[in-house]
Amino acid sequence: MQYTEIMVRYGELSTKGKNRREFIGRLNGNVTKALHGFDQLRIHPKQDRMHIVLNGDDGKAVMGRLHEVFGIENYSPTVKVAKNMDAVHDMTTKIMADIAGDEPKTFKIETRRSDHHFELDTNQMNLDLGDWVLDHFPNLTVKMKHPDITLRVEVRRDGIYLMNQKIKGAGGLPVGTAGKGMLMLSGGIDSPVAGYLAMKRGIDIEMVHFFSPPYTSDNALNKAKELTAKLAPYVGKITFIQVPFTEIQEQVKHDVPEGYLMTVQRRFMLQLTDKIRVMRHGLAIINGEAVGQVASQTLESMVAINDVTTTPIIRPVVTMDKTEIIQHAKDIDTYDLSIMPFEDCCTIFAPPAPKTHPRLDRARYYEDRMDDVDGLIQRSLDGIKISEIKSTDHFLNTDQDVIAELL
Ligand SMILES: Nc1ncnc2c1ncn2[C@@H]1O[C@H](COP(=O)(O)OP(=O)(O)OP(=O)(O)O)[C@@H](O)[C@H]1O
Repeated sequence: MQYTEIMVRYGELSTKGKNRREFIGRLNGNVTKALHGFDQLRIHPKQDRMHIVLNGDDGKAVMGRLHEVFGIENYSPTVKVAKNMDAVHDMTTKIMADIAGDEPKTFKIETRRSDHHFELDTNQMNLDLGDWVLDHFPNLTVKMKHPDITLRVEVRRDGIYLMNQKIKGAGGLPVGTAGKGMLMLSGGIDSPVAGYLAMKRGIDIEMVHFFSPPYTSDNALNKAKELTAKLAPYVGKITFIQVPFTEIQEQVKHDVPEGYLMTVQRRFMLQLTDKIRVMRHGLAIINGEAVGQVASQTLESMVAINDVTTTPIIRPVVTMDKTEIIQHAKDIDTYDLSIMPFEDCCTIFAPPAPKTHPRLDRARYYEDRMDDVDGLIQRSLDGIKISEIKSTDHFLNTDQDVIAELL
């Protein structure tokens, strides 16, 4: 079927009252970015729908991209015909021939009319097309509730639009409508999922990744970049900020008792992320913590780490079971990458028995006792590197045989 447009229905957007215009504008920008490279199509964002007029561009390929844009509830590939019943009958036959098959099936016609001057009103159109289909497709019968096929017909001023599919979109809110947040991205399973969920709620994310050469390899850094590329289709491109953490980790290891190594390291990570957030004009920090998963994620641990900032910390996976997080990771295709066993900066300096219930006063005390905390933080900030990552970028050879050899 040669579709002429894709009709896009907005998600929660419709309920947002006075913010509506800003939301539609942002969605328009995001759709435009997602459809970059399709030169013929034109995007018309209207109050209640968005019309993507294809002008010959490939409808299937366009829908593939739309599928990753948050703020879209559903969309329908649509054919526009001239405003006369011969043209409507003709197209109805074509569409039905495409989908009816030979088995007995049920159908209904659902007409909407915004042009009230058209010769048939909504009811007459439903009856006329219903009869037409019954006459031409003997295996079809009418059913009003839950039919197998629903042919939607929209009579508008500039033409008549026919569609028979409503494809579920990504849902959520257009990325950017909720402002910007810094995602603390490790190479693990949880933080990419947290990033996806934050974007789904309209947060524009920038990645902050701590790495510790020579204790961590280029592969570990490239894995975090590759994960970023996996999340990029939802926004076009994502800023990746790599933060050198070696000196801090060595110093913490030297100065802090083993039980508090992890807590104090995490306090440094959070302080640095918060400073980067200010530099980048972010409003929040997002991480992949889930209550009780590991030693660093007990509530006591969160208290002792969170102490370094009052910035909102969003933890999208905080109450999920590991199995639920893994399912999300599989759905967004980050799982296979996440389980590649490259060393992470935290695991390398992880004590064998970190305190699962660290005390806040102790954590503060051990950190205060360290020399030149400000200098450590400043040198790390001086060493950050910022790059833009697109979905087409690759940083890692993901061929399993090659990986096996590297390990
Ligand atoms: N190297 C890192 N760079 C940036 N953020 C990190 C790094 N390591 C950990 N984090 C942040 O701290 C959170 C908790 O990390 P931790 O290793 O304790 O838990 P995790 O459950 O294994 O998380 P993940 O699966 O995301 O690695 C991570 O989800 C991430 O947001």
